[in-house]
Amino acid sequence: MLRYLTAGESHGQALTATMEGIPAHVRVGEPEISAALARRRLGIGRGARMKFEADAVTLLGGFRHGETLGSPIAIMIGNTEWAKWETVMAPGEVDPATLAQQARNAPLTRPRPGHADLAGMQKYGFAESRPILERASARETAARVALGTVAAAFLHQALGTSIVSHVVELGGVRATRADLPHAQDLAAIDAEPTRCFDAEAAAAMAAEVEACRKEGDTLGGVVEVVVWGLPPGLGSHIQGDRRLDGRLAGALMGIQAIKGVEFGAGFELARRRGSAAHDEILPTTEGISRATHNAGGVEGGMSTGEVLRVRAAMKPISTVPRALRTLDVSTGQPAAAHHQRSDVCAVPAAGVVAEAVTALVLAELALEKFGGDSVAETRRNRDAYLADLVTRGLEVRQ
Ligand SMILES: Cc1cc2nc3c(=O)[nH]c(=O)nc-3n(C[C@H](O)[C@H](O)[C@H](O)COP(=O)(O)O)c2cc1C
Ligand SMILES: C=C(O[C@@H]1CC(C(=O)O)=C[C@@H](OP(=O)(O)O)[C@H]1O)C(=O)O
Repeated sequence: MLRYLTAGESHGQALTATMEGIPAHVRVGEPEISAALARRRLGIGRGARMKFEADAVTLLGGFRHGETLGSPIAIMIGNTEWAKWETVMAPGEVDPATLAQQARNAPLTRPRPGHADLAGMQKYGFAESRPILERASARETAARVALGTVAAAFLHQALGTSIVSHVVELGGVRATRADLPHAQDLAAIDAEPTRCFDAEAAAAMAAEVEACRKEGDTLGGVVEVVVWGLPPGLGSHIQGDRRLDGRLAGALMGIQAIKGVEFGAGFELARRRGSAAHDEILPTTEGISRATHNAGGVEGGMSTGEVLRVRAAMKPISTVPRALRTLDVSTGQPAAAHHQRSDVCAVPAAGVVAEAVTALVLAELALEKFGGDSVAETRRNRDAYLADLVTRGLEVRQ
């Protein structure tokens, strides 16, 4: 069983992430985690905070000499801006007079439409939104990216799996390039500010982000995660909560601001006839092949052994500079929603987070299928399973 938990506030001292169930001997450590966190900060549309703040990674448990021990993993991501927030976010009691001097502590009584502010204040009994937004903030996704780096390394070393993401739509501009990116394309995708694999569409997306910034507005978009090298049979048809598609959709929807998920041809499949929707099965001398790839690599809640392809739609950033209408909860009167600074769009970053949660779900399903307390044991079990498929003439040609 793989389980994980994150804790920490956006302007707190640090985020922490713990995970239990990752086998021993996964070769991964601080350099890989820091590199993944740096990727999450990149991308067009991010606000000022991404420039002056840094992620300081400390491995607190579960690693030794560059590999995992099989024991619970604990990772701390220190916030280099903590000194400025130490009083406002102090875990202990603070003298009210000292607190009153802190401009940063001005009560946030004008909740932002689209963010967690209002529902959080209603639910948790707060008169301002600071105690809500501190945890609702997608700063938390840094912790999931740290854990996802470990999960992705496990999948790669045990199963040969690689996970790639790219932006397929930004601010209404769609990528039209038909071929899917491979692991070797990831560096080029990361170097492109929109993280789009289609150069022509990328230029139009970038122009739309700049136009939006000038107009004081925000944008959303769609990211696609592509997984190569998955064996068939991860997940199961036998119970709704064991389905790969259900679990992955849940994890992707668990990312702040993600509002929709589709596999393969997705919602478009609902408009087609069955004869034009399903991927016909073709036997070849090198294994089973598919005539098309509409299912996105999942049938019956299980991986088919084809490329896994899933998309997540992100709504526009909620803190709109051209402030939206709200109420001031201290007066009950109409007001403009609070805004200090914000991202214009964070779709490229959301792709990196989507890769991470995909890795976490697939690592969990891989361990359910193959088990293993060490990478070698998981790999042996997977090799035996694939060898059996060959014996039965049921291997998949990807
Ligand atoms: C990587 C990333 C960065 C984000 N940056 C901002 C931001 O700067 N300002 C903002 O208001 N929302 C931002 N968001 C979105 C909020 O976290 C999100 O709108 C909020 O949690 C409410 O979304 P929900 O209704 O899906 O929970 C960001 C989301 C992600 C994934
Ligand atoms: C800090 C991060 O993202 C933050 C996510 C976020 C939100 O509301 O989700 C709001 C912004 O923070 P602030 O309101 O303090 O400017 C982003 O910068 C991060 O991704 O590391």
